[in-house]
Amino acid sequence: MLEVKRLQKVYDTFELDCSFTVKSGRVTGLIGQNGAGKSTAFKAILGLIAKDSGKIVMFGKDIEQFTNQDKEQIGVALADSGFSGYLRIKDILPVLQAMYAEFDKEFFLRQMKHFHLPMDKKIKDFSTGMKAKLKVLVAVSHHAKLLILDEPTAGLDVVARDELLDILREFMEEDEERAILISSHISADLETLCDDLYMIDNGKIVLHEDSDVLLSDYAILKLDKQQFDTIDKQYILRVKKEVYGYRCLTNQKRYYLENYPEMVIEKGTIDDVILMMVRGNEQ
Ligand SMILES: Nc1ncnc2c1ncn2[C@@H]1O[C@H](COP(=O)(O)OP(=O)(O)OP(=O)(O)O)[C@@H](O)[C@H]1O
Repeated sequence: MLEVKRLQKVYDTFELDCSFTVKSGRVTGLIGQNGAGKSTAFKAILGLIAKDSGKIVMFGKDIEQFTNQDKEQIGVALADSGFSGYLRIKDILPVLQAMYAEFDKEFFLRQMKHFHLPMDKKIKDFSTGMKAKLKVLVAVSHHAKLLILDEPTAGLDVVARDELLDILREFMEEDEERAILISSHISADLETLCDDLYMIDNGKIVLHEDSDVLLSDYAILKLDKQQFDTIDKQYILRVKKEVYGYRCLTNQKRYYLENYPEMVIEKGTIDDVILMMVRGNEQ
């Protein structure tokens, strides 16, 4: 559904150079710390900033050839976008109807009611959670094929985050051809939603893995010096020196559980994996 190949964008001290794929029927997450390049990648995909090089193919077509009709197939919520705070939902409704041929007014109004979003209150007086839900509900209200959501869960409490993820799950359940590209710097926000995860660090993709594989096969080994010296290191991806010895990241948890039952092997969280990929050393 979306293929990003060697997308490059250079700012003074920052260089984005990434490739990734969003498949139809799947939710793909881009996880990275502040400043890793997530928003830059999203803006370049949407043509909001000029890329230096690379190829972006969406729905089988180069985005440089995109028509307004093609653009209507995308639902977008960006980190620094939103409606003017002086507008009310009742003011933006006609704008949305004019913008999207497929805008589903009944669905949108139902959702406003369901999430208690008032039609005649200025958006500037909405809470962070209300603004976030409004942005995502706008993105899902015109039968898009692909959603591109940059940090939609930023600043939300657990309940608001869960409600927002439910909107996205529903969007996916309605049509198995749909797809979502979503970013966050908090991996826990995405691990229950995403099928595929890409980790981005300093403009580069450092890891791509199926979320189930990440949760089932990756682990952290905590080894003293003697264990570290003798262990088979063929499935060790990263190593970090610690006070007690070495912390190692593997993507073959079972191999070490079976062959080294005496060792401390912890189920790594996605944050552990990111930290090791970014701060650990290669073998
Ligand atoms: N217009 C710009 N001019 C110069 N540098 C920029 C510009 N936009 C972004 N950058 C730089 O590019 C890098 C990546 O920024 P980007 O906003 O893409 O990161 P991010 O992963 O979205 O971070 P965050 O989670 O904080 O939103 C940063 O070092 C940022 O300072």
